[in-house]
Amino acid sequence: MTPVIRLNDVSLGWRDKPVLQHVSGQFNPGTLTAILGANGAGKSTLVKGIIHFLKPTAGSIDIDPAFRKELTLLPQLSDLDRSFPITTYELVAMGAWRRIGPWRQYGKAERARINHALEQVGLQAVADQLIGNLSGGQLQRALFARLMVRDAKVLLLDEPFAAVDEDTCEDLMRIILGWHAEGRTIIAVLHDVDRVKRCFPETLLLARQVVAWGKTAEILTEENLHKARRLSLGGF
Ligand SMILES: Nc1ncnc2c1ncn2[C@@H]1O[C@H](COP(=O)(O)OP(=O)(O)OP(=O)(O)O)[C@@H](O)[C@H]1O
Repeated sequence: MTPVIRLNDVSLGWRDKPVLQHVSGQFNPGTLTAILGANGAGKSTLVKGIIHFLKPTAGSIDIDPAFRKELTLLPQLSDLDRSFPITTYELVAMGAWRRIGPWRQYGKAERARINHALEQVGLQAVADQLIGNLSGGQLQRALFARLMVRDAKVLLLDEPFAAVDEDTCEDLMRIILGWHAEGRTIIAVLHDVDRVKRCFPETLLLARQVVAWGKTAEILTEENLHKARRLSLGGF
């Protein structure tokens, strides 16, 4: 099977600070993978390497050309400028830009798609509110709705459950599982070992290097988790 993303002995870092060393492995089409590790393990750094925001200091990251335009990132909520003066509807509508461009009118089909996505995440009532007025959970729902409108085949979710209430976590997890059932390839950065065990068939356990990568049931052993914590000198 041709992988969607292949990591070939990749090292990544920030300026002269090495973060990840010798990461090799692949994400296959249709897989749902959690990237798990302690604070500072290099999870977000790896995501930034995959989206080509960061260039590897060694090794290479190959994206299957068939999926290159399909790679979409859900950024960390903390990376977003919430003072940006747009409404929930406008934020969600940005998901259609790749199809229609930022300046063209949204046709009937796109408007229906945007409204359907707002409905799916339960945000119709706040569609006209500025995003600065949304709670953390509502904003994350809006970003998920934007991903629905975007309709990409490969999704990179950086901490989708951070700063989000438990009800929202459950709703968002259902959406992720729905995307997985549709055959999309999903990679999510997570901290919660129990959620990974319950919901993610594959796991990449990181601690500035690969501790283990494979079927969650096989690799999330106490021994591997202990090793990941010891190498990172921290908890999840
Ligand atoms: N933009 C940046 N500039 C400089 N250093 C950075 C930057 N982003 C991350 N780092 C550093 O890279 C290291 C790994 O950070 P990274 O965010 O990848 O870890 P993480 O596993 O995602 O951690 P967390 O769970 O805390 O988000 C940390 O030491 C961090 O300080």
